[in-house]
Amino acid sequence: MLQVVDLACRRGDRRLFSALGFELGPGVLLHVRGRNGSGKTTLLRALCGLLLPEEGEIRWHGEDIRQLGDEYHRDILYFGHLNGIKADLTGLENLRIAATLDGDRVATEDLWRALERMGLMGFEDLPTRMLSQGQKKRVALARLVLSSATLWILDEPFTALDKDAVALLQTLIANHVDAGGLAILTTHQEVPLTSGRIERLDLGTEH
Ligand SMILES: Nc1ncnc2c1ncn2[C@@H]1O[C@H](COP(=O)(O)OP(=O)(O)OP(=O)(O)O)[C@@H](O)[C@H]1O
Repeated sequence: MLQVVDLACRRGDRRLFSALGFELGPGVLLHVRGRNGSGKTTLLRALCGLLLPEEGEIRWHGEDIRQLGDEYHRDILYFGHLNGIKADLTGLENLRIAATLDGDRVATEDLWRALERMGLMGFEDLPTRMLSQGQKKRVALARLVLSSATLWILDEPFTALDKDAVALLQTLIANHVDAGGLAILTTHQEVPLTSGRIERLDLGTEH
């Protein structure tokens, strides 16, 4: 269970949101919406513990995430704007490192299976700098196939993906949520989210 209590975040001299509160239980997908600059990425980074809120608290199973530290980080998977993949490494190497950093012990055949699921067979041995934008994103998203994290926090996961990859990602998210996982995502596209219970949070801008 994730609880956000009276949260306020500031970037530079602008307060992006305040008095933000919500709870998210198992099997729920939260779609965070708002125009460019409204603070969606800021909120997601705060939820990951990467950014200190100005006010308020984020609790995971009743405890402040700042107290939980690594215990919380083991339970979450964060997918940020920049994909987090290393250009000089192959898809396979990137995935191995990402899985290890996520604390998932995975066999090589599972890495292959994940890359295959993401439609990357034949490209797994190329340095990722030689892949297209969409293929890079597919490499990064292969983490989701392997992840054992309960809470997925996904910032614009659908951008740069073609129709097939969008459908695959929709399935991965729906399976995760339907199996009792939690997911929070932002997206500007009108991507139908197919999971059981979907909640929406709209961010505006404060001055
Ligand atoms: N490091 C920073 N220092 C100062 N201001 C920042 C910093 N990072 C972001 N901001 C500002 O905070 C505001 C919110 O940014 P954020 O990335 O959270 O928006 P967003 O809703 O995710 O936008 P988008 O839809 O364009 O991705 C923006 O006005 C941005 O300029």
